[in-house]
Amino acid sequence: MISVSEAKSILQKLNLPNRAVSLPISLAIGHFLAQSLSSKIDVPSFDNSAMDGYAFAWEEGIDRLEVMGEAAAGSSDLPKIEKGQAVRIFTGAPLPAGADSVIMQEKVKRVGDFIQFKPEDATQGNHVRYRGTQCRQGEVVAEAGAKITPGLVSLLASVGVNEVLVSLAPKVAIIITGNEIQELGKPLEPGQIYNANGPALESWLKNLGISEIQQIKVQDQKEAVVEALSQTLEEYDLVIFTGGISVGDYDFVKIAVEENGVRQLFYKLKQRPGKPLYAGEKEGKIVFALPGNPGSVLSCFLQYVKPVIQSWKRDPEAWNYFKNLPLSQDFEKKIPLTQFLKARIQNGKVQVLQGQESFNLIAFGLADGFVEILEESSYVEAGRLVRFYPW
Ligand SMILES: Nc1nc2c(c(=O)[nH]1)N[C@H]1C(S)=C(S)[C@@H](COP(=O)(O)OP(=O)(O)OC[C@H]3O[C@@H](n4cnc5c(N)ncnc54)[C@H](O)[C@@H]3O)O[C@H]1N2
Ligand code: MOO
Repeated sequence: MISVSEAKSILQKLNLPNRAVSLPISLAIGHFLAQSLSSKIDVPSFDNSAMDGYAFAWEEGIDRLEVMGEAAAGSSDLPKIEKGQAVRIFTGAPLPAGADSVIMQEKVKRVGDFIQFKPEDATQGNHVRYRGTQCRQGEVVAEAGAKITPGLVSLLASVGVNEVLVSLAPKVAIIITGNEIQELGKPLEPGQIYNANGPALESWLKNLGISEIQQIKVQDQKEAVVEALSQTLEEYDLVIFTGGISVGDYDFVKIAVEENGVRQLFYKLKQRPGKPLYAGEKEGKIVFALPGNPGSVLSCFLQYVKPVIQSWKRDPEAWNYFKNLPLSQDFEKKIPLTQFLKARIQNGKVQVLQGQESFNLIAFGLADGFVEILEESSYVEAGRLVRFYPW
C-alpha cells in the first residue's frame, strides 16, 4: 500500500495526451487557454462619448454653445465643430473632429439651437473614452493557462478574438460492475440496489464540462468485464470502473486490466474510504477502478480522477482545488490511514457530518465536499486548519 501523497505524485507525473482544438469563444467556457492572446485592435478603436449629452471643444469659462448637429452610436458621417459649437452626442458615438469634451444632458438647458450650463459642469476632457485606453493592438490580454470565464469571453470579443486554442477534457467511459445493480425506475428485486454511482459520476463529469461520456453496466463475469474494458479502451481516453476491484470471488476488474495490458500505476492506498483504489495506464489512456461503495467512489473521484481530468484540460491549478479551513469541532481519528470525511462549511468552518460509513449516503445530501485528516494525525483540535476539498 502506498500513501495518498505518493499516489497523487504518480498521477501528477503522467504525460497526458493534449487534445488541443480551436473553439469559438462562446463555446470555450470552462476551458483553459493553450496560447496567450493579443488584442487585434486598439480598444476603444476611436475616441467616443461615455454619456448622452453634447460634445464640444473646451475653453476656459464657457457657459453657452451653439448646437450644430448630431453624432449617434455607429454613425460615421460626423459634423466637424469649431470653438463655441457643440454636437448632440450619444453614449458610444465617435467624438466629432474638433471636440475634446462631453457634458451630460442633465447638466444643460436647451434653448432653441443653444445649450446653457454652469462653467464648472463643463470640465476639459470629461466623459470621453479615448482610443486605446483599454488596450493597444498587439498587447497581450490573456496569458496561456488562463481559465475562460464569461468575463474573459467578453474581453476577447471586445478585442476581436473569435476563436481560441484550448485543450479538451478526455472522452470518458464509466463501467458500472455488479449483478446487484438495478437501474432507476425499475423495481428492486431481492438483493438488488439502485445504481447510485453511475448518475453521480455522470453528473459530475458533465459539471466538469465533459460531454463525451458513455455509461455501461456489466455483470460480475470475467469475460464481460474484460471485453467491456477492451472495447472502451478503443474509443475513450479515460475509463472509470466502479466496483469489482476488491478481493472477492466476483471482483474481476483487476484481472480485466491485466488481460488488457494496462500498466499498473498503483493499487491499494493508505486511505479510507477507497482503500482498494486502482489506477493504470495504456498508451496514453488512463484506467481508474474506484471501489464500489458510493462513499469511496465520490471521495476517490474528487481526490484523484477530477485532478487528472483537469490536468488533461491543462488547468494549471488541477491539483490545488482545496482550501485550508478551521475544523469546527475536535476530531479523533482511530485508524492509521488518511481519512476523507464528508463535511460541510458553516460560518467559514469545516463541520464533519454524521454517518461516515462508505455505504451511507445521507451525509452526501448535506455535504459541501470532503475534509482530509492526514495519515499521521490521530487527533485534530477544533480551530486547526485542515484541507477541505469542495465538490
Ligand atoms: N476481504 C476484503 N474485503 C473487502 C476489502 C478488503 O480489503 N478485504 N475492502 C473493502 C473496501 S474498503 C471496499 S471500498 C470494497 C470495494 O469493493 P469493490 O470495489 O469490489 O466493490 P463491490 O464489492 O462491487 O461493491 C462494494 C459495495 O458497493 C456497492 N455498490 C457497487 N456498485 C454500486 C453502484 N453503482 N451504486 C451503488 N452501490 C454500489 C455494492 O453493492 C457493495 O455494497 O470492498 C470491501 N471488501
Ligand atoms: O475503502 Mo472502503 O471505501 O472503506 O469502503
